[in-house]
Amino acid sequence: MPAHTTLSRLSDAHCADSFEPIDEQEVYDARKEHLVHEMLSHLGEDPGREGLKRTPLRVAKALDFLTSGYALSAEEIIKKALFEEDVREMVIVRGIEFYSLCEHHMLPFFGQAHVGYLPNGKVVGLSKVARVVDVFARRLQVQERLTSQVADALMEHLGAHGVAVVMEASHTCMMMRGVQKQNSTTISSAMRGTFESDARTRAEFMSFLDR
Ligand SMILES: Nc1nc2c(ncn2[C@@H]2O[C@H](COP(=O)(O)OP(=O)(O)OP(=O)(O)O)[C@@H](O)[C@H]2O)c(=O)[nH]1
Ligand SMILES: [Zn+2]
Repeated sequence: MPAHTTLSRLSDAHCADSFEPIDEQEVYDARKEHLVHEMLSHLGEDPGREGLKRTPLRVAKALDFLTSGYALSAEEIIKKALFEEDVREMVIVRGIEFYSLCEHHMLPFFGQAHVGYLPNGKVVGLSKVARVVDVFARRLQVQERLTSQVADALMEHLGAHGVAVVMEASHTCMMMRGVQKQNSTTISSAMRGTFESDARTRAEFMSFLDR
């Protein structure tokens, strides 16, 4: 997260429009705010009108949150909550909601992730599975890469026999613009280890998702 910055940094932004933050104390990330201010102008808006005055600041904060996954490490998250347990059966965390941004339009796509793994002497704290989904969702993404990254991170750091990830999402870039299809959803999957090599394991995982 960028620290609060001083007004002097505003001069670095090389922007033709004048950007006057309402309150120096409120400057959060001068460069980002400046860019949003300029974009508002280019959209034909008046960035100085009451409702938009704090919008550059709000957008800068929102974008930082929505891309906060870049600064997080799945390994760190998983390592903190790995427990030795002699469990051999499949563990599934399903219906993990996620929000991401498509890298083509920077518009949201959102839906649910279903994650399964086959423990190999260790189990992970369940909340960490959902946190790992967020680590990769809070970035600019395509759904297929997001799905693979979650599977690869869990496979690598859990030391599991196998990992399965299925994600189902609605893409607002297909809904609000472009082809404008409101009801299509996209399903992507990534199978690793036993889930990839053994059809019965894969089928068992899928059967739990149907319930
Ligand atoms: N495979 C994949 N495609 C995505 C994802 N998010 C958005 N897209 C697609 O990326 C494609 C970009 O295609 P382009 O032709 O370059 O962009 P565009 O002109 O805006 O395309 P339209 O959306 O068809 O108007 C579109 O088909 C989007 O639907 C994703 O997560 N995975
Ligand atoms: Zn898109």
